[in-house]
Amino acid sequence: METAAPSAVIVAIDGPSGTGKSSTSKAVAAKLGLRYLDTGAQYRAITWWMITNGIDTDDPHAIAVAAGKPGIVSGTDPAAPTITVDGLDASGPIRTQEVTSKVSAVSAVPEVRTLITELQRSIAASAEGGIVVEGRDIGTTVLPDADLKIFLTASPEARAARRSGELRGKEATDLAATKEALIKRDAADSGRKTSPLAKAGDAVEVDTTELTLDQVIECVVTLVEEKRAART
Ligand SMILES: Nc1ncnc2c1ncn2[C@@H]1O[C@H](COP(=O)(O)OP(=O)(O)O)[C@@H](O)[C@H]1O
Ligand SMILES: Nc1ccn([C@H]2C[C@H](O)[C@@H](COP(=O)(O)OP(=O)(O)O)O2)c(=O)n1
Repeated sequence: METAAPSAVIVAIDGPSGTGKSSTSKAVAAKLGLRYLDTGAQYRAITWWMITNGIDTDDPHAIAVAAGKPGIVSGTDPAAPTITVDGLDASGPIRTQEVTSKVSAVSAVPEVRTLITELQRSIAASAEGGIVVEGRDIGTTVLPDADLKIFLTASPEARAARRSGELRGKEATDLAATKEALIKRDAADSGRKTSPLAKAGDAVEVDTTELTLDQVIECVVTLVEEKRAART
């Protein structure tokens, strides 16, 4: 595995759904001039490809056999992140409830994780000025040598309220159903055998339940700046 330039800072942000990983990571990367990678979007993209290509997402063997077929490309500009599959813009379709309900099963397949993990490491290695990478297993598995690891948490109620606020108007949803779906997905992501959602031993845990998004961003920016200062 190649390594990024010595001055580059690599930040890993993990945590369950709705804790603020994407919003925080994008803003921190933009403020500090870093690249940004949404690894959940990559797992969503491969899930979308499986669905549109008629692969049974309840069949781990069929998923494993097909895993290498889609070409997934992530654009890492925090101001305009992109994701394409075989050259097609997948940013809209990967956010449907169908993909959301199937992504945990697809991302639990070891062959899928091996391929996507390699892709993530090569993107991080080529981000010369550094990168913020967010997901579920970044601090534990993908980038265990990251300069800074953050694990975001929030109460299930706060997370469901945030998600349901996002979905309103797009797809019919209610708070209780959103909370139930979110808890089910967290349990699947935490309970799988291969690189489950988990806090790395050396990660800083930030409970965002009572914090505004700006407060969380400020907290992470300060932690990155402290790391950078300690290295100079
Ligand atoms: N601290 C916060 N307080 C209130 N809303 C938040 C906070 N952090 C994130 N949000 C909102 O919650 C929703 C989910 O955030 P997101 O960053 O997508 O979480 P994740 O990537 O962890 O699933 C977004 O609409 C976002 O604006
Ligand atoms: N590093 C990662 C990132 C996401 N995943 C899987 C598990 C998650 O439920 C899905 C979707 O991730 P995503 O970050 O888009 O999820 P939410 O923003 O929380 O809805 O992908 C993973 O297994 N490993």
